[in-house]
Amino acid sequence: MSESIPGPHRVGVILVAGGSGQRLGYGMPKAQVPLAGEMLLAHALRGVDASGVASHISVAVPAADVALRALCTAMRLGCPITVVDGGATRSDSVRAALNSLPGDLHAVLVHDAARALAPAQVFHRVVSALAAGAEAVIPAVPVVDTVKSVEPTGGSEAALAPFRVTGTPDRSSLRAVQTPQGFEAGLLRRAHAEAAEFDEKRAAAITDDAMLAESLGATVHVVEGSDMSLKITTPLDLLLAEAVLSNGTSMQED
Ligand SMILES: Nc1ccn([C@@H]2O[C@H](COP(=O)(O)OP(=O)(O)OP(=O)(O)O)[C@@H](O)[C@H]2O)c(=O)n1
Ligand SMILES: C[C@](O)(CO)[C@H](O)COP(=O)(O)O
Repeated sequence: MSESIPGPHRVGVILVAGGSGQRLGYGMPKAQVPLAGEMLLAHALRGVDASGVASHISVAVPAADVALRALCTAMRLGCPITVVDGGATRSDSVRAALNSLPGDLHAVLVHDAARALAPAQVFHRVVSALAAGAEAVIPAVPVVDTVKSVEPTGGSEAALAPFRVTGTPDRSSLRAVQTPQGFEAGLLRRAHAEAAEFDEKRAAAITDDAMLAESLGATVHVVEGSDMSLKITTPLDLLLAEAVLSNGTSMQED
């Protein structure tokens, strides 16, 4: 780890790249999709490496994906890397990667390969908060839209619209959550050991790792995220990421 980055000395970074990319619709795993002439995973891995926070990286790729494994092996990184087969859900992929990390880590960061342009400064903010004593830290940005809770209509009302509004939460108390999410290593291991026992319905409701820490009663602290950490989910997101890269502004704070 670089001298200039405050933080625990042994930080493992999990990069989850095991998804299929259905919403992107390229007919190939999202991590393989070309972005500025390289696979998306290459950008994500370089971003993690450039942050300088990782003492070990573990990447979860789709099972039996030869191309992504070869990419990971070929990349010159500043720390050791392990590649594992991902699972059926994001959480399963995180757990597989977590199990492959060394046992002596102080902290573990979990990062989406799909957030391939996350700037180093966000990694530093997460690691700094962990070093200052936080047990769980997530980056987030304010919500720009007004958010409503809804419920399905039904019967004759369904002809009007599929949903009706049930409430409008106070936007100032809401945040859109990103990755990398950082955890004291033991906490993340306990959280995922518990999640491994969830039934299918409960497992399907897990959308990030902080939820698991919250369910163990941990306090999850929030640091500033970045617009650059957008999750490349749809074709429009990919277009935006291409534009960001061609503009030469990636990996920096906006
Ligand atoms: N079984 C899974 C599912 C998701 N992911 C990873 O979790 C991150 C967030 O998932 P998302 O962006 O939703 O990716 P996909 O699951 O590939 O997208 P989709 O739902 O459109 O198929 C991605 O980096 C993805 O590769 C994973 O490692 N293993
Ligand atoms: C972890 C995450 O990126 C935080 O915003 C997000 O919850 C992943 O969700 P997805 O549905 O698996 O893309």
